[in-house]
Amino acid sequence: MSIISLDHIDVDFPQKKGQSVKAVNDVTLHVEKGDIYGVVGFSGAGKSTLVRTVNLLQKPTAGDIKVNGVDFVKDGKQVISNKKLQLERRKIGMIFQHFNLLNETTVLENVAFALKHSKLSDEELEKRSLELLDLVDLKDKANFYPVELSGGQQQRVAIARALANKPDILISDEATSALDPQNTQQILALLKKLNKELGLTVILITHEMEAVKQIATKVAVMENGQVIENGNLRQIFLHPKKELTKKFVGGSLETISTLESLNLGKLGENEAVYQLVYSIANVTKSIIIELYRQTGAEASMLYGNVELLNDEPIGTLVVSVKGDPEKQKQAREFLEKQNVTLTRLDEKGNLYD
Ligand SMILES: Nc1ncnc2c1ncn2[C@@H]1O[C@H](COP(=O)(O)OP(=O)(O)OP(=O)(O)O)[C@@H](O)[C@H]1O
Repeated sequence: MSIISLDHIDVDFPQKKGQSVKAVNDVTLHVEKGDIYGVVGFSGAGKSTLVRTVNLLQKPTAGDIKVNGVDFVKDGKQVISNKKLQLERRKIGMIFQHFNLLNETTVLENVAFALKHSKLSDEELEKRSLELLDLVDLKDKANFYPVELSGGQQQRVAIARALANKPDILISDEATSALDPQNTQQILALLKKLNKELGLTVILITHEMEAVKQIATKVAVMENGQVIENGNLRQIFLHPKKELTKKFVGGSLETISTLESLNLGKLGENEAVYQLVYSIANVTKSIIIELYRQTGAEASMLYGNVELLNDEPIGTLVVSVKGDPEKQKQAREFLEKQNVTLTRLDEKGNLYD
């Protein structure tokens, strides 16, 4: 059973003169317990609006929402009482780009604040808050003020606070977007650790595909309020269908900048450029050498890269294949039979049409 079920969600924002903006348009997304679900897309795609419906910080205009086995919304109508919703929300932690800490209080008090509704004694409250700070490796900073900490440390305090009520779900809304690469790494590693050790289900909203590649198990790509493609990260990475997905996940953004700088000029009919994306474990022979052996077509490498996709090495290779039209045809047939995702590109690295 899914821990989060969003079915046919619409979110309309009314505008002036009776018009409205459809920020989320008929989105269905199911998150399983233990997933780290990346939600990616450019700014304005509707990621935050969609994910804020999970705890009803944003009410949908239409659709069904069920979280942790409890119906929140049916046919666009809230079916959970506000009182019960308040309790259910405690099982859904949230962290944000700008940490949202209370700057006048210490790190310890920031964490304890999330437990103010509990009946813990002052002593127990301090003990529990210190345990939470220990979990994010910041016990020694308990009496510091947020401004005395680095951005990454402040985000860890925010994570400790978000975990105070032992949530099953953690929503991370661009939590690493304001951080430098090193702090980003630390936060991603921490989220992965919490997912593994506590069984925490994580929703990771981001426009940075790198973050998703590192820790997500599943990914949804959003554009214009819709999820245009979603599924297992590996599947989406190796076999992207939509153009935007190819741009986001297939290493194509780097390919494009490399090809642009190479300035190849218009390709003739005796030349074609291909991008090959593959799991290193599945491809043992050199594709370029085999291509030449079997078809006589010569390929030269324009770009090559190996990156880790949730710890699995994935290769991206861009080659230019030279040969007359008959050889080109044979080369294409050969490449299509390999265990690779083949995408034909134009001289600028965009999809060939
Ligand atoms: N409260 C609101 N009132 C009116 N329009 C809104 C409101 N909130 C969001 N929108 C619009 O809905 C669309 C989706 O916004 P949303 O913030 O969900 O996108 P996003 O993918 O999370 O992008 P970003 O990363 O920039 O936040 C945008 O066109 C935005 O302008």
